[in-house]
Amino acid sequence: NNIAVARRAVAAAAASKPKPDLIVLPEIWNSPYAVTAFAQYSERVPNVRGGKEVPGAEAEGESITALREMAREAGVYLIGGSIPEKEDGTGNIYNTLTAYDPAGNIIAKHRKVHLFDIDIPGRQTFKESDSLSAGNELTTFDTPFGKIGVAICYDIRFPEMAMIAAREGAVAMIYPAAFNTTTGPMHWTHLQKARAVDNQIYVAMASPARHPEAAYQAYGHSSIVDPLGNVIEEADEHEAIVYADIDPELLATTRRNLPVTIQRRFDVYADVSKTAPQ
Ligand SMILES: NC(=O)CCC(=O)C(=O)O
Repeated sequence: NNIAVARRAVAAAAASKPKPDLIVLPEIWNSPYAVTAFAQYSERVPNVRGGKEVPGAEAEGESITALREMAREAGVYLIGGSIPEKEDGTGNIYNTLTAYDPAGNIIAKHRKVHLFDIDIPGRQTFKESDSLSAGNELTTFDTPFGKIGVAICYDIRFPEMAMIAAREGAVAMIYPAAFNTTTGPMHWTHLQKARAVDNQIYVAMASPARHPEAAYQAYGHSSIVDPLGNVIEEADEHEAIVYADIDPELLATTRRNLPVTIQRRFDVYADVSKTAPQ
């Protein structure tokens, strides 16, 4: 099943040399990406405040327990992609990402803020809001190799999220994602390059592989872009693991050579990253 596939992939990535510090899984990896499936595959996800788990009354879902074990067994930070989350009390379903430290503690939880509601006639129609609710918070977490910003798929189209994370000191913005065969070729790489160059950070997107029989044809193409906008590595539509280093020297050189971060003219335009999240 999907948990076994994810477990194997995390173990394989952790076994590579040099051993990675951080591993990322894709969007909605435990369920078909379909509005009619999210409720059935939804699980309880513990809440996180200030980087610490808040104990809940009910047991967590099996994917969450499995992700903890994957992080602990591999001894890595893990961004556990996203799964449909069922909220205690309200019964609302969210598209929710969790991140783990190498001891298996959840250190961040992000509910997709911008739901994927689009209609390109004859090409791609999807309406996450038919069964999902939107999150209301921006999410970063700290690691020994830098602050990491996270968001989910369609969130990448909203530049404010990456901008705010970068202004808070994030070295990378990481998006578990599942674009499709219409919008993927159109925008997948452009969006990563835009977020990377605007903010002088690394940007990564991790996608499920394409399944020929799935109703939603995922684009695949997991990739990582550096702060200059170069694609460091990109998969094709098949199952794959892509690797990259976060190079603090490249971050520093990029910001020194192109000092846009200290040339901003907030006297001419407002600093939108300082606008309080709604
Ligand atoms: N799962 C998603 O949010 C898909 C987003 C997408 O395909 C896009 O073009 O944006």
